[in-house]
Amino acid sequence: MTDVQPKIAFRHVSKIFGDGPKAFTALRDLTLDIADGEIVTVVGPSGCGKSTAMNIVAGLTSVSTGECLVDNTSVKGPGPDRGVIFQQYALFPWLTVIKNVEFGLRLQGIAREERRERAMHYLELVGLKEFAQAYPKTLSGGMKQRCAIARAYAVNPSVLLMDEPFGALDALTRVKLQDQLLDTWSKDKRTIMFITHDVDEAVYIAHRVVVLAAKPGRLQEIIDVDLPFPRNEEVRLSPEFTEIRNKVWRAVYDRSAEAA
Ligand SMILES: Nc1ncnc2c1ncn2[C@@H]1O[C@H](COP(=O)(O)OP(=O)(O)OP(=O)(O)O)[C@@H](O)[C@H]1O
Repeated sequence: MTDVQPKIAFRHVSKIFGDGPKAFTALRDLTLDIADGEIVTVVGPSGCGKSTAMNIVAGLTSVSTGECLVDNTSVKGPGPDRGVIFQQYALFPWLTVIKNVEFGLRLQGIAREERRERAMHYLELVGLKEFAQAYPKTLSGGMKQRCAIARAYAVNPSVLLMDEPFGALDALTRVKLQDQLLDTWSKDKRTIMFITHDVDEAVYIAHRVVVLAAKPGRLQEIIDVDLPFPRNEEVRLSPEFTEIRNKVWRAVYDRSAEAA
């Protein structure tokens, strides 16, 4: 097998906030490769450095030592090749759904007609075409987050960074959005790094689950999710799913008990 260049590479990445006696190691010596088109979920106890790791890929936080590479290029700041989706929908309330999706395209100087076309394409992909002219306040939480996903996709990043994107939603909506995300991904395969506190969610959507440990934040274990795609209810209820979920659960919670 040939060595394929990873899409995202953490090379001995450490992050220390502050200095002197107040210095705090949020992440210690993280080495991890994420392949092109792969979905990797990141779980771990509160404060283990999940958001720090993601912000480093996004270019929002610098590394203290080591290096983070995207497409073999050292990350120096944010860029259009990486789209970020946070828990808060961050839609502009004064713009319609389609104008929200078009926003990044407008910043890129893309002409009106192409903007419309691309925005509609991604709204269709997330099942929101009928709501193109609606304002965010008229949408449910799940629809808002689908709109945020369409907006992130529209500017065509090759990497999607998602920090607890479904964290504020009820359990049923979450499950639906997980299916929706996988459906969108299957039609248009981007590399996804997805942070969650929900172990079931972490297993259901991922090729691999990265478990971080806290104090200091570091890699604890990487668990392969050897379940077939497309994922569906049958997969979710299978004994294989339960087995992997239990494995992730143990990796996360044995450690948090130790750290507490
Ligand atoms: N700008 C900062 N200055 C100082 N400390 C910080 C800063 N950002 C994060 N930290 C600390 O670094 C540690 C890791 O934070 P991070 O947000 O990455 O953890 P997390 O795993 O995403 O946590 P959670 O699950 O609670 O969101 C935490 O203890 C946090 O308080």
